[in-house]
Amino acid sequence: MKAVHFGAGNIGRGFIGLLLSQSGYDVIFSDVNQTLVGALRERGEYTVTLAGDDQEQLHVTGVTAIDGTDGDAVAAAVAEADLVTTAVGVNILKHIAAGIARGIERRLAAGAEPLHIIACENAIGGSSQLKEHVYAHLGEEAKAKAAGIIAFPNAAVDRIVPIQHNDDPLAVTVEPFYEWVVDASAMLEGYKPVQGVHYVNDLTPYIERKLFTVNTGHCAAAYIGSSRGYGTIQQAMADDSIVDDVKATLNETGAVLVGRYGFDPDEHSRYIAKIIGRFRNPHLTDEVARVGRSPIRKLSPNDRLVKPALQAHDMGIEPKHLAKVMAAALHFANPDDPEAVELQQSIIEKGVGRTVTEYTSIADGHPVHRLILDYYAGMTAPRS
Ligand SMILES: NC(=O)c1ccc[n+]([C@@H]2O[C@H](COP(=O)([O-])OP(=O)(O)OC[C@H]3O[C@@H](n4cnc5c(N)ncnc54)[C@H](O)[C@@H]3O)[C@@H](O)[C@H]2O)c1
Ligand SMILES: O=P(O)(O)OC[C@@H](O)[C@@H](O)[C@H](O)[C@H](O)CO
Repeated sequence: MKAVHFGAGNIGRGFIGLLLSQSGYDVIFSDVNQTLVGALRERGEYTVTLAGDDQEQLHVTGVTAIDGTDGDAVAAAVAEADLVTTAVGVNILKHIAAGIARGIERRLAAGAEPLHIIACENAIGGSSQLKEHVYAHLGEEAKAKAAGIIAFPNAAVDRIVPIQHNDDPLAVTVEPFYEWVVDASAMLEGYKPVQGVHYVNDLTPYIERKLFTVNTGHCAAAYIGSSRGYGTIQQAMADDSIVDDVKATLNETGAVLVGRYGFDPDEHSRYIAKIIGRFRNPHLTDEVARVGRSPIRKLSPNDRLVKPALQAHDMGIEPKHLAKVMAAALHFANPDDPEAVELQQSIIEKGVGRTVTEYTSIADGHPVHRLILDYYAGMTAPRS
């Protein structure tokens, strides 16, 4: 069995490629990073280290790579794949869509074997977004033929994998915990399960619980940590006042999640406690620059801050701590992060009020808009 996985980065090698390989797939990574592509082709294997007390090592074999900028190679790989997955970043999905569409056209011409295409990104409806991008490259006839044969099940993926600073470009250290949940209702009949994947008929509670707990809490630690001058999540989480902020933020999203999906409150509290323990993992060094990356994406209406804040407001809960995290995100100034640069420029040119409205879609005068501005005014810019 062959799997094509787009993105040989941290989650690609440290999580998705690992599980696919353990499930018996030969994994072909597609990436635009020529160092990674060259090393994967040359060596055909790499090592994943689990960041626990015993530093267990897992050897991933039977892997190779293609150059993601080589459209023919990408189309040929997709045409022959038994499974396609991605972990490139949700904003990159549009850039891989043309190659996937060409691969689908080749499959359809050759007799149309069924195919699942699963985006493993931190977003609600990642695979659905990818499908839209792919379909934009297909004609009406191909789209009609693809219906019922090419499926795009949505997924939620959870494993903390920091930016790697190893001499070996393929070595990757990951936290031991993982969770990969896939929407079974969108899988084609007779699908072969991937080992370690949890298939569920309603993904929404799973993706929202993950995004609005793991990722909301993570960016709370990153943005508030950054505003206090901390460089890593581990440093930020050693500051009790930041832990209090993270917990209070997760109590707001927790009230929303328990209210909307009927999660058991005690079980949800244990879920939060476990996540806070994961953020503190002493065997990892996770930079606030990574966890806070792309603040425009993180402040967008369907993401980890705005969506639960507005849901909380609608339920009569004042989302004070979510607003505080958003205010800290507006102070997140990283010259190496194009979205942070754009956000800071917008604040300078248009003011913070208009910037909030433009990027979050929260109207001027809305109580949550006012809360964000109040916190922003009371916060100092991060120490350099
Ligand atoms: N790192 C984590 O802890 C983690 C956990 C869960 C989910 N995620 C999600 O997984 C995705 C990837 O995150 P990451 O941390 O692995 O990032 P990363 O930057 O380490 O990996 C992304 C990879 O995609 C490659 N890429 C970029 N453009 C490409 C293209 N056009 N074609 C093929 N490859 C391309 C990059 O070269 C890079 O190797 C993101 O959506 C992220 O939110 C990350
Ligand atoms: O990948 P992002 O930028 O959406 O979010 C940064 C981190 O919160 C994220 O990568 C987590 O480490 C991960 O989602 C844990 O499962």
